[in-house]
Order: sequence, then C-alpha cells, then structure tokens
Amino acid sequence: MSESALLKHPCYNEEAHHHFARMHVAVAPKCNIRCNYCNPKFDCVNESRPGVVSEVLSPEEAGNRVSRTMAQLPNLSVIGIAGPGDPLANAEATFRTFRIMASLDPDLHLCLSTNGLMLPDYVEEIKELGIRHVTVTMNAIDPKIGARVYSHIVYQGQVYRDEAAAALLIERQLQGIEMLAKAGVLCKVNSVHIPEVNGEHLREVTRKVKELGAFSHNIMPLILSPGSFFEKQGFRVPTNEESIEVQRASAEIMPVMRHCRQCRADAVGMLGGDMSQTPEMLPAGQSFDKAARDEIQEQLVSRMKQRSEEPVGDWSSAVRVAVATRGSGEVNQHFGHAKEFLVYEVNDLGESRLIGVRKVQAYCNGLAECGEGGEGGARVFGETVQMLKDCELLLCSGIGKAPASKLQYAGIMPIVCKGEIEQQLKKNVKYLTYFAQ
Ligand SMILES: C[S@@+](CC[C@H](N)C(=O)[O-])C[C@H]1O[C@@H](n2cnc3c(N)ncnc32)[C@H](O)[C@@H]1O
Ligand code: SF4
Repeated sequence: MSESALLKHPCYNEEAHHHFARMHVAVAPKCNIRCNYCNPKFDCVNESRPGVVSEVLSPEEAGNRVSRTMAQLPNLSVIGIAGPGDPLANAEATFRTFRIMASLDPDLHLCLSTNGLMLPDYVEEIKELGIRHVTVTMNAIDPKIGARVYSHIVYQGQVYRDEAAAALLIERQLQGIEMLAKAGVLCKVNSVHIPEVNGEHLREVTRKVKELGAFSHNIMPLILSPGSFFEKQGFRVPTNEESIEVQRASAEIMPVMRHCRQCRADAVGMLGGDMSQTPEMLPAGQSFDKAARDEIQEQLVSRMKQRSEEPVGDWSSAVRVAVATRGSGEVNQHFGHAKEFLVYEVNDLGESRLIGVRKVQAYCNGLAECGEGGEGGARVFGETVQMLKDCELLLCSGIGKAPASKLQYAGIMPIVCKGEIEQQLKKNVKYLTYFAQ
C-alpha cells in the first residue's frame, strides 16, 4: 500500500478529509441481503445518508460524469462505488466502471463498499484492477446478534433467514477480510451501532477484524431510515455519549475513524460538503489537466505531512468545541447555514483531536433573517442545542444576535472567527480557560 494512497483518501485519513474530495458513482442498484436499517428505495434530495441516490448510472455515464468532475475539482482523488445496493451484487457493472475509471487516470484511487457476502469470490479481481481500498460492513460476529440485524440473504439463488443467514454472511465476511489483507488491499470495516442490538458487541467485532488484518474500524450511529424495519419497530438511535463510549472502547483495540459523514451513494466533493445535487458542478464538454491536478494534490500532501508531526498530551481535562466548516480545514461556515458541526477536544497543551460529527438541520432557511430562523426555527434551534450540549465553545464564521445569546444561555459560548481550525481551536480554548480561572 503506497503512502500516498492512504494520505489522499478522505474516508481513511482524518487529515485528508479536510483537503481531498471523493466521488461515489451509483452504478450498483441491486442488493443480495436485507439489513433491518436499510431502505434503499427512499430518495429525497434533502437526505444525505447511505443508500440514498438520485439516479442510477450506467458505467459509461459514470465515466463521463467523473471526467467532467475531475476538470472542476483538482483535489478529487478517490472514486468509490457504494451502492445504492451492493457493488458485488452488481459485479459486472461495478468492475466495468472501475476499468473505465482506471483508463481516465491511473492515479485515481478506486474503492468499494460491500456487505461482504460475495467478497471471497472477487478478491482476486479487486487486486488485479488495482482497487486499493475496500470497506466491509460487519455488524456482528455472533449469528444470534446478526439475526437481529439482517432479515434475509440470497446466496447462490437460495434464500436464507434467521441465524442460518447471519452465520453464512459472517463466515463469508470474515473470509473476505482475511483474503483482502493477504492480498495487500487496505480493508476498513464499517459497523452500524444499534444500541440495544450490538452496542456491547462491537468491541468483539473490532478484535476479530483486527486479528484478520483490517486496518481501521468505522462505527457509525444508526440512522432511522424511513420505511426501514428498525424505524417501523420503534428502534432508537444511540445518544452522543453512547457513540463516543462505543468508539472509545474499540479505539483501545485498533484505529477507529471518527470523521465519517455517512455519505449518499452518489456523494461528490469533500466529506461534509456534498455537491451531488449541484447541477452546475457537471457542465458538459470539459476535460481535465492532469499535470495541474497532480501538482495541486502534491501540495496538499506536503501540507498534511507538516501538520501531522504533533505531540500527544493529556486529554482528561479536554474542552469540547463545535466547529462550523464547509471544508478546507477552516472555520468558514455561518452558524445558521451549518448542517453539521465537527466536534473537537482540545487539551491543556492546546492540542486538538476530532471526536465526531454532529448532523443538524440548518437553522436559517433563507426566508427569514438569520437570527430568527423562520418558522420551525425554534424547534430546529432546540435540536441543535441538544446535539451540542456537551460542547463549551462553538466556532463559526457568523451568527445572529438572537441565536448567539440563546446559545450562551444553554452554556455554549459562540465565537465568531475565521481561519484554520487547529489554530482557532488553540487560540479560543486558551481564551476560554483564561476566563475560567
Ligand atoms: C449504503 S451501504 C452501501 C454498501 C453496501 N451495500 C453495504 O451495506 O456495505 C454504505 C454504508 O452505509 C451503512 N448504512 C446503510 N443504511 C444505514 C442506516 N440506516 N444507518 C446507518 N448506516 C447505514 C451501511 O451499513 C454501509 O456501511
Ligand atoms: S447491504 Fe447495504 S444496500 Fe444492502 S440492505 Fe444492507 S445497507 Fe442496504
């Protein structure tokens, strides 16, 4: 695995996600299993979550779209296939698409995301095509727990249910992960954290996949997709504290990813700044300049290397800070326009680390002054405060007077600033602790 493959992949490298963009192409509509949290049929342009997609593309259409996007986004480094169904249940379209991508630019990083049922059959092809990253979703290693997550699977034309389905799926997933590691393909494992089902069990999953050679574990909170079994049965999503605790327990065993945005299957752009629904992103007839792209990407890598040489301090008294950002590693988003906040911890030496992403609805709907938030603003505001209540500071590029004073009443001090997140965190936390003494 080359160093630059890791450095430039926003989903695998926390620092890269500030700088490099990825594009998912939705060429894989079918699925061969049914997860109780998934309803891939539900499509709404305001939704940004896995499985959601506006339009399924043919491999050739995907090639055209990627080529045009490369002309617009010099920092586009990764092309992924993640659905809206399962890439390996649509193997022909998936691998044809990858071949087209490799012919556009051999330096593009190719990745795919799969439930793993068919993985052992395709590891050889994955390796041959130079696919460097594979994500396998594994929610359990115990078939009893798995039987609560999956309603059925279809394998070699036969339908399996209950524990038999989970046992077969788990066996194939573990076999596939081990084969990937042996083939030198970087493997990340995704798990959906479903509080009453697998919350306590996920550390066992971490242990097992680490043993088999997986590289990192991405534990994502359950999203209650409309129409999914879990939504209809009244299951709940984990609290922020539960998510942090489950991630912490697994992080003692192997690297855990905390910056996942649970993207759409047709997401385009930097994590947190999806542009798939922005039509002007994709004008026809544009070609890209490879030399210019390579130069920009090398500059980004050298900036990232400089930043990563930092010491690690004591985190027991760390301050939690929410940051509104549109990307580039900067505080550059107005509070009222933020659909998500990055939450950092800053220790007494001024060192910071990302601990998660909190998704919210934008407070300002554009119809009223950002200060009042329009109709429904009070409810949205209340939800945002709930999501951020463990934070002491909030950094944003602007905020109306009314929400600023309401935030202070809720114990969150808003600070208007712009610039590099790390610097702003250091500066403003120093300011906070100075006042507290
Ligand atoms: C849509 S899937 C596509 C790839 C493949 N079918 C799979 O499941 O791995 C991408 C990721 O989103 C996760 N996902 C799908 N629906 C979800 C939900 N309702 N809540 C949380 N994660 C979800 C999946 O488990 C998977 O890790
Ligand atoms: S494997 Fe992926 S696409 Fe298939 S049901 Fe599960 S989450 Fe949905």
